[in-house]
Amino acid sequence: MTQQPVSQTENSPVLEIRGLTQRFGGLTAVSDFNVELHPGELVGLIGPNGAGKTTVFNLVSGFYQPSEGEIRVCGVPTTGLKPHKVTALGVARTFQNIRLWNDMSVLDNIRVARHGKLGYGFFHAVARTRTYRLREAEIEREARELLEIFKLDGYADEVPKNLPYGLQRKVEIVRALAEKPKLLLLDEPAAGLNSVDVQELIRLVRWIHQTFDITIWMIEHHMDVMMELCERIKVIDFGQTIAEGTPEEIRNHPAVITAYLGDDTI
Ligand SMILES: Nc1ncnc2c1ncn2[C@@H]1O[C@H](COP(=O)(O)OP(=O)(O)OP(=O)(O)O)[C@@H](O)[C@H]1O
Repeated sequence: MTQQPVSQTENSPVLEIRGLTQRFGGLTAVSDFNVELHPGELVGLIGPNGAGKTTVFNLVSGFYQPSEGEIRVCGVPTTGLKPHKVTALGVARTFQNIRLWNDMSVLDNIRVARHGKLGYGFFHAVARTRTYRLREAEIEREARELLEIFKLDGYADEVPKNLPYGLQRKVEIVRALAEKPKLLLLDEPAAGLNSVDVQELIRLVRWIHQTFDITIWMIEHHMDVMMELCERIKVIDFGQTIAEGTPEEIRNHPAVITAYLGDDTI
């Protein structure tokens, strides 16, 4: 049967996950996970180490194919889609361990991300047609504009590895935004940051959320970051959802307190 196009209304979910389960051999890393994210939401996903959080992000972004369940991005089922196809549907992400091209300049990292969105055919690239030159100029202009907006234009020609860690994180977030996502997945963006940079990150994520028309889903161990930023938080432990609610509800939830007992990250 052919897939029918899905009509999207303004408040249709950007992401729907139903019954998502992921097994690695005998280990069930994610079990019957469900969530709906709507346009403009800023939602958190927390849980102790090894709870299955990054596995959920890997499933949503197409790095893994689920053992069971369904994921829809803007109404489109993503089962069987490769990561670049999921990106094309509007999902961009950052990684726990920053993933930037360290042999390329900051500007080129952003340009590569824009290429994915504003590409041109193989023929145009090889023949260096007028279309190619116009697109290249547009990509460069947009990349420089983004760097300027994020006050990174002074680092355009640097390679990321020469930047302070906090700025590398920022470049990675800007790289993800260059893909013009509808849904931005941030996987532990505060990991490895000092307390000053963590405060800067909170301001940055809040500003992005207010300024860009996107939904943000964030994993983070720094509870102050989650408490300050998220409208609601989902908590998993051993792959199972154990709680969901506002930051205040989560902070006082008995199952969450029990899950984190002995874990000094909350
Ligand atoms: N590709 C894989 N193959 C086998 N096991 C995996 C794989 N990816 C994750 N796991 C296992 O699945 C479980 C969940 O891992 P995951 O990385 O999703 O947890 P997490 O909640 O993101 O943890 P952390 O907060 O430490 O990053 C862990 O037991 C992990 O070892």
